[in-house]
Amino acid sequence: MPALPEGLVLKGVSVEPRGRSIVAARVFQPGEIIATFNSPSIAIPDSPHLSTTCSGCLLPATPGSDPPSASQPARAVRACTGCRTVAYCSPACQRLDWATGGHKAECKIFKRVRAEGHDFLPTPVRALVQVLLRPEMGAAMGELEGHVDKFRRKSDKLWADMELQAMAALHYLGRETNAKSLAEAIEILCKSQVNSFNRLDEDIEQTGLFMNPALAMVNHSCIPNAFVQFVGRKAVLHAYQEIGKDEEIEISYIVPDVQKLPDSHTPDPLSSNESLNATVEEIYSWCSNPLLGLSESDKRKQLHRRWAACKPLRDSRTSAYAIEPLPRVLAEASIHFGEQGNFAYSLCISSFLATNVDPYKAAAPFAPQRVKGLLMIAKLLANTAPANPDASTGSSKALTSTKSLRGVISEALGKMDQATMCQILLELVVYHAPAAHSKEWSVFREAKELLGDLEALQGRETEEALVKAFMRNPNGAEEKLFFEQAIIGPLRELSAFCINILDSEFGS
Ligand SMILES: C[S@@+](CC[C@H](N)C(=O)[O-])C[C@H]1O[C@@H](n2cnc3c(N)ncnc32)[C@H](O)[C@@H]1O
Repeated sequence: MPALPEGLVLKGVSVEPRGRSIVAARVFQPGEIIATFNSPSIAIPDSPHLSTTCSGCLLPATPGSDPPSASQPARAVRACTGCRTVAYCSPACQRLDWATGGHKAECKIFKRVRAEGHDFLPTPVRALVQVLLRPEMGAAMGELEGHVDKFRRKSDKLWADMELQAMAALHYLGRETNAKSLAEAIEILCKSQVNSFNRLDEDIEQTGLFMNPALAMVNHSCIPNAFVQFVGRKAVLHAYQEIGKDEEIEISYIVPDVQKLPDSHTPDPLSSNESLNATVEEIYSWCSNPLLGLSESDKRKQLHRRWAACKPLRDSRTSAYAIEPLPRVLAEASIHFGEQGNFAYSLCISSFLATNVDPYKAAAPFAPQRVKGLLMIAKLLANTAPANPDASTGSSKALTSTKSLRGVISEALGKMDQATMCQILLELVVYHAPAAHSKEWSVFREAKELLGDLEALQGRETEEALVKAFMRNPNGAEEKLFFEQAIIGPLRELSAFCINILDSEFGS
């Protein structure tokens, strides 16, 4: 049995359908870290990222893909001198990977892979090689569920792929391929499929594989009470809501991409959710392709098409702004305006996402996408502050006088205390980021740094005292009123411009 961290108990036996489960030995509060899982484990980036990701800390190792900032200085890349395949951003990361990550054993395999003219091993084969090379990993995986027979019955193609992967691993390991070694390798591949996680990095949205035998005991629920975040080589299990003693801990194995609306009872087929669901499925995939890398004019064309394609969602009787791909289109539009230096438009769209979309997608205030959204608004506010007028709005006076949309937004912004709004948002990010992810999260570090800069400003003593009072006692009557007036009201005012912006820029 895998050893479980303190506070967790393994219940049940390995019998289908659910098998064993993990149960809380005490109460966990929302956002609280239930446990950290790191050893023994496998943590690798997907193969295409091998040369751009540090194999030690699993962060981008190419200075070009990781813009330097005060909190994250540029890092030089060092290829492993042995295999020249994996990258490191520091000698410390290299030592870490050799000590805990399995590269010490794997390095000679990569040399053979290179000698045969290949750049890397596919992720499942690399994971299999690591398990076969690391006795502690092999032993820990012994009692994991593999559903080998189910895989064999499921599809001939899947089974043939697994055989090929197993043969490739045995070949590069220099081990004999016979019925026994092949069966053993395939069993590990099956266990890896059932028990490993997609190691999605919250910051860089890079995927990979994470496998830890104890974490693998957590079962799935579509209404989970916990979630997993990946921090370097560790997986951190957080409570999503209060979890009682003896309650089973469950996470969602799936990230729901296409959400379905509940079936409507209305007989009118044009307004029924059935037709909306069909629309969502039809437009989802092409509306989800990132705009990164497209030319400015192609981005605009795409946003135009996507905004039009999302019309049925916008017009639906049940407000559907939180249904993908609409949030994605809004987020892309906000990024697009930010890139263009039109921070005011970007700010209005981000405010709309924070007030009308994100809370419906994730109820917990510490949901990572909500915390990231607040930081984005804080940074945009810093760019639209009166002392630093928005370049794209030109002369705000001239625009105000013609009452163009830009002028009206500029006028609204001129009446807001952006520094205080910014400070409240940064305080909230610093407060929620450890529950969303960790204090190692770049979002936490950046917010802390910006907050320090803001607090160093002279002449804001009263406002600062009000913000601090709110953070100390958010439920106090006066503090609530301050929060409503200083941030909620202004964000609602800015978000009210969002649809007009999209219609005027990308409408027909
Ligand atoms: C990662 S393992 C979880 C630990 C597993 N219960 C065990 O005893 O090894 C995933 C497997 O657990 C079972 N499982 C997990 N969540 C389940 C659920 N909600 N309903 C039914 N079976 C579930 C399925 O057999 C699945 O393939």
